[in-house]
Parts: sequence; structure tokens; C-alpha cells
Amino acid sequence: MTTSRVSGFYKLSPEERLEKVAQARNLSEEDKQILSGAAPFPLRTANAMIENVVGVMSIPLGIATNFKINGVDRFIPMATEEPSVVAAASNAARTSYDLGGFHTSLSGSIMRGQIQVVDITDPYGAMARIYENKKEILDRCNAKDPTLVSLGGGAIDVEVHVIERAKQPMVVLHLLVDTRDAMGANAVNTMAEAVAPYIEEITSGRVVLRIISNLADRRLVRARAVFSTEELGGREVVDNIIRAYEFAECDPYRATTHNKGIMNGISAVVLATGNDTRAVEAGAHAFASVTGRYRSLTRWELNREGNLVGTIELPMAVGIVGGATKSHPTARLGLKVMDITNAEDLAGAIAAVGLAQNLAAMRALAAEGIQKGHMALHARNLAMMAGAQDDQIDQIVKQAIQEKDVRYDRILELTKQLQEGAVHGN
Ligand SMILES: CC(C)(COP(=O)([O-])OP(=O)([O-])OC[C@H]1O[C@@H](n2cnc3c(N)ncnc32)[C@H](O)[C@@H]1OP(=O)([O-])[O-])[C@@H](O)C(=O)NCCC(=O)NCCSC(=O)C[C@@](C)(O)CC(=O)[O-]
Ligand SMILES: NC(=O)C1=CN([C@@H]2O[C@H](COP(=O)(O)OP(=O)(O)OC[C@H]3O[C@@H](n4cnc5c(N)ncnc54)[C@H](OP(=O)(O)O)[C@@H]3O)[C@@H](O)[C@H]2O)C=CC1
Repeated sequence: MTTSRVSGFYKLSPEERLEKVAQARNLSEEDKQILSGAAPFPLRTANAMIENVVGVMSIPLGIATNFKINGVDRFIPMATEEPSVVAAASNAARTSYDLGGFHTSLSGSIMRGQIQVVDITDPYGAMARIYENKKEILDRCNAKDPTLVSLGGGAIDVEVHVIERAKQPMVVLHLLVDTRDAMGANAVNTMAEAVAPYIEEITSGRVVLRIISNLADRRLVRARAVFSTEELGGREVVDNIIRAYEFAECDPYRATTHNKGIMNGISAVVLATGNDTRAVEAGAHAFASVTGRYRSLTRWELNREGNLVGTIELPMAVGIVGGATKSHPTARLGLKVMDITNAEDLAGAIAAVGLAQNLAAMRALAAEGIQKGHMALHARNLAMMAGAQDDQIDQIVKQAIQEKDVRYDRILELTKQLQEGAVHGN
């Protein structure tokens, strides 16, 4: 892989950017057609993916630059409708590049399936009977997914919880399943449904729900990076970033927006790789409140050299097989662009983007304010809304930024002026 540290990538045309990525990653002509949207997403594929299909909806796909993750340079595909997100991620990653980039780890690839058992008279007796029959439970589950077992995964353990606060006590069996390179919801749900009649037999209770839990606390990803205080704008800016982080740690109103900023990056990569954005988002927000207080998913501190150290920790249930990861042609290429061939590296890359995204937003908030960078990029959107032609957008945006007036009204005026001028000029 050539370097991901590409200065001025954003100044190239979309075709030139694609060519750079294609050269670095050996993309074929067909790959390029798919990524650029020149090869339309087949309706037949869409119709096989969801129900009542009438068409497809396109979302822009950008490439974040400057990411070095565990010593490997990676281009990061991001699918998002929000301006300044890709720029921000690239901007923050840039300030960590020369200090070694991002380092990541994953606690495992274990998901939890929950089996809820009600109408039980002796919940603690039932709990004991489940543990006594653990081997048979796991064998029955694993018989349902020989592929997963052959890959070193499968059901590996059970946990039993008694919920006493319910109107009637209930027993909840957690099936712990190593889903390897798959997100695992279908695999886990299949096992949970298959084993439920046996659980009823053991417990003399009645099973109601049999479903995966999205609080994937046995699949925690962690990322760490050191960011250059000098490149972030100096000690005052960095001190303000730490104050901003402390604000999020202590106040749920701020923490929610802080974490939304993190998810700007995370959801964009999750979507670009065909993974389930809702599963990751639900897991992230639940994890942010497991202590009983909703808090930041990141932590920020200074190292001995006075540089900023950022860390992030959250559940990351993503796969490189299963779901839409292989059936969606662009998602498949998302992994190729990143040069990722296992779910662990994918989880690490997503966490790195979340960390960078958080820093970029906090730096802007703690220095010049978010609107300067964000609105300058949003202005292109506004110009298009105002009816500007492709060759008029740059001029209108430049003028609005110069005037420090990036509002739709003003951009509409500028667009009209330019278009009337062009008509009169004729
Ligand atoms: C927007 C920037 C990056 C400009 O920042 P800048 O200082 O004008 O950028 P620069 O010209 O000095 O360039 C620095 C690097 O940024 C990147 N970059 C620079 N411009 C572009 C561009 N047009 N397209 C793509 N990449 C760009 C690029 O990597 C470039 O490196 P180079 O290529 O020159 O070596 C900066 O102001 C920034 O990081 N802002 C933060 C924006 C942000 O966080 N947006 C998220 C949406 S707001 C939100 O939803 C979340 C929030 C804010 O509420 C969360 C929270 O509250 O915590
Ligand atoms: N609450 C939630 O989050 C829910 C999410 N979903 C959806 O479930 C989907 C994800 O489920 P998932 O189980 O991952 O998808 P799949 O069932 O499509 O894929 C998983 C299967 O792929 C096979 N496989 C092949 N290679 C590997 C490998 N290297 N590692 C692991 N498995 C491998 C396995 O066996 P085999 O070949 O036998 O299939 C495995 O069971 C997503 O679309 C998600 O939206 C569904 C319900 C609820």
C-alpha cells in the first residue's frame, strides 16, 4: 500500500481521486465503475436485499486520507450525507500520522443471544439446571452452524441471569457465541431459536424472546493515538479540547452531541462496508451509559511531551461476511479500498475514525467554532439547492465565505446575481 498521507487530495477532481485510490489498491476498471456510480446499482440486487423495492437511493462515498492504523496506511471509505465529516476525519488523522497513527485492539468477537424464560416457580433452581446442561445446550447450538464451528467459532458458553424486578421473576439465558468474521445476528438468532424448546424442557418454563443483544460488551474495540499539540494549534487549543472533553464527561446534554460527532465517522464507515448502522449505534449509546451515567465514548489527556492522547472504547459488532457486506457491490469494494480481510481490522479502523472525528470536532469547537469549517463545506450544498450550475458553485461559495455570510438567503441572492449577470452578459 502506498502512503495514505495524501496532501491536497481534496483539491483533485473525483475522477483523479478515484484514480489515486485505484492505483494504490489495484482496483479494476469494473471496480472503478462501481465505486464511481457509473455502473448503476442493479435493481435486481436491491430487490433481493429488502422488500417492496422501487429503486435505490444514493449516498455520497468519500475517502478519508492520512490514516495509519497499527502501522498500516489505509484509505477509509465513508458513506455520509453530511458535509465536513470526511474532511474533519482526514484533518485529525493528519495530526497523528507522524506520531505513529492509531493503535487498536479487540476484546474478542463474542456476541450474546438472549433467551427469556417466564412462568418459572424456582428461578434459581432453573438457573442451576441450565448450567448443569451447558454442554448439551452448546452442542445443540453448534449443530445449527457447522460453518462457523469449522472456522473456530460457535457457541462457547452460557450465562444465566435472574431478573427479580419483573412482575414475575424471569430467567434470561445468555448464549455466548463467537461469530468470528460475521456480525453474527442471524447466526446467534438461529441458535437461540433452535435451543429454546430444550431450555423450556430444562427449566419447566416458557420461552418468549430469543434474540441477539446489541450491547456487544464481549466485542469491545479500543483505539489510541497521540496527536501533535503543535499541529492542533498549540497548548491553548489543546487545553480547551480537554475542557471540552470534561464537559462531555459531566453533562449528558453535551455528551450526546459529543458522541453524535463520534458516530458521524463510525456510522459512515459502517455504512460504507455494508454493516448494520443501527446495531453499532445502539451498542455505542448503551455502552456510553453502562455505568448508570451517559458519558463520552472517548477519553483525552496529555502525555509527558505535552501531546494529546486520545482513546476510544465501544462495542463494535461488524463483519466482513454476512448481512449486506458481500451482496452489496460497493460495500464489498469498501473493504478492498481499506485492504481489510478480517472483522478485527475492520473494527479497529472504524474505532480509529471515531476517535479522529471526535478530535476534529472538538478542535474546531474549542478554537474557531464549528461553523467556519462546516458551513464553508455546507455552502456547496446550499449553492446547489439555490440552483447554481456546476461551473458556478465555486465562485458563489468563495464569495459567501469571503463575506462570512454562509446563509441560504445570501447564497440564493449570489446565485441569482450570477445567473442574471450571465443572461445580461449574453
Ligand atoms: C473542515 C476542516 C477540516 C477545515 O480545516 P482547515 O484548517 O481549513 O483545513 P486545512 O486547509 O488546513 O487542511 C487540513 C487538512 O484537512 C483536510 N481538509 C481540509 N479541507 C478539506 C476539504 N475541503 N475536503 C477534504 N479534506 C479537507 C485535509 O486532510 C487537509 O490536509 P492536507 O490535504 O492539506 O494535507 C476543519 O474546520 C474541521 O476539521 N472542522 C470540523 C468539522 C466537523 O467536525 N464536522 C462534523 C460535522 S459537525 C457535527 O455534526 C458534530 C458536532 C460538531 O456537533 C460534534 C460535537 O459537537 O462534538
Ligand atoms: N438486532 C440485530 O442487530 C439484528 C440484526 N440482523 C441482521 O443480521 C445480519 C448479520 O447477521 P450475520 O449472522 O452476521 O449474517 P449471516 O447469517 O448472513 O452470516 C453469518 C454466517 O456466515 C457464515 N460464514 C462464512 N464465513 C464466515 C467467517 N469467516 N466468520 C463467520 N461466519 C462466516 C457462517 O455460517 P453459514 O455459512 O452456515 O451461514 C455464519 O453463520 C445483518 O444484516 C443485520 O442487519 C438481524 C436480526 C437482528
